[in-house]
Amino acid sequence: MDERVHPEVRRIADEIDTMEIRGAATIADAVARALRTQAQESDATDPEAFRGELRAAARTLYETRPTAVSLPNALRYVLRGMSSTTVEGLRQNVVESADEFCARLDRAQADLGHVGANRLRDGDVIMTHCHSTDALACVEAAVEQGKHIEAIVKETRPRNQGHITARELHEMGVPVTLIVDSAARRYLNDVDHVLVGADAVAADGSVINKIGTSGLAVNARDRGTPIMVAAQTLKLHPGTMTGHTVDIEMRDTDEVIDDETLTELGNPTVKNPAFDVTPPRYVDAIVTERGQFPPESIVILMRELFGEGTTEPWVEP
Ligand SMILES: O=P(O)(O)OC[C@H]1O[C@H](OP(=O)(O)O)[C@H](O)[C@@H]1O
Repeated sequence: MDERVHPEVRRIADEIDTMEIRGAATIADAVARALRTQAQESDATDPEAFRGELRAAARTLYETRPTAVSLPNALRYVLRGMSSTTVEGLRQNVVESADEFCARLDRAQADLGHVGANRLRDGDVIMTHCHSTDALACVEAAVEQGKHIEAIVKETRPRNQGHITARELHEMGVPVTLIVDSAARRYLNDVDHVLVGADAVAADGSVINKIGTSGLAVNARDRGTPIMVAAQTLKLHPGTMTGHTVDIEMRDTDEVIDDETLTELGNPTVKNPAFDVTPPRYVDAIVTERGQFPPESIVILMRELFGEGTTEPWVEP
């Protein structure tokens, strides 16, 4: 562990690792705030040491979870603001960039919500997978427009993030039916939209989201149910424009089964991938704060936002 990294930054990194802090947008917000803390608490005496500290903190945060691209995108946004030649100036740069980033994130989610809400009609039933603040922003905006929305919520094994979705929809006044993941196909006939979030969107329009999304999308396409992905532009993965693929996180098997049961079963191999890739042909629309896009055209928006590509957040451009 790098001694330059502030204990509060390490705590946030640990909480992202253990998923006490989770969800792509929430992780991005947390790491921006962590860099702010690192800058505010730094006792570096020269600009190079200060920059080194911030890069070390960014690396510690980056190494927690590999799939949600909002994490490196957030780090890059905050570090990119470091333009001063003095320590005090750099501190100010980081604090301002982090605050600006968090404010933009909130605004983007609200704007995205209005775009997504326009796709929902009064009386629609949605099916959700996992828990996505971007997806729920669409429902919230639709409810605020006076539309009656109902939801069929998949529990989303192994971590049951569907429970969070069920609670938050209930708080919005949306009637919820909770189902086990394997019942999804059975209920797709009753559904007007599948609505999910994203951890990353690739340049070809593929959507990387919680494991089970791709199977749900294939089933929904088979039934003719539209699939809507709510993903603010923070989820666009710049590296995929230059041929990189998105790492799929493999998590501990104890999320799936406890040691005692595993032994009783004769110690089978257990796999626990956290995400999967839904090809663009199974997605009807990617809803962002910049409007909705057919997945195949998302690369145009990516080029506009990122230019030709980006470096890792801790590498000087
Ligand atoms: O940014 P928002 O829309 O909140 O969440 C986006 C995605 O992040 C979550 O991942 P995890 O639960 O952190 O593994 C889910 O896959 C969800 O769809």
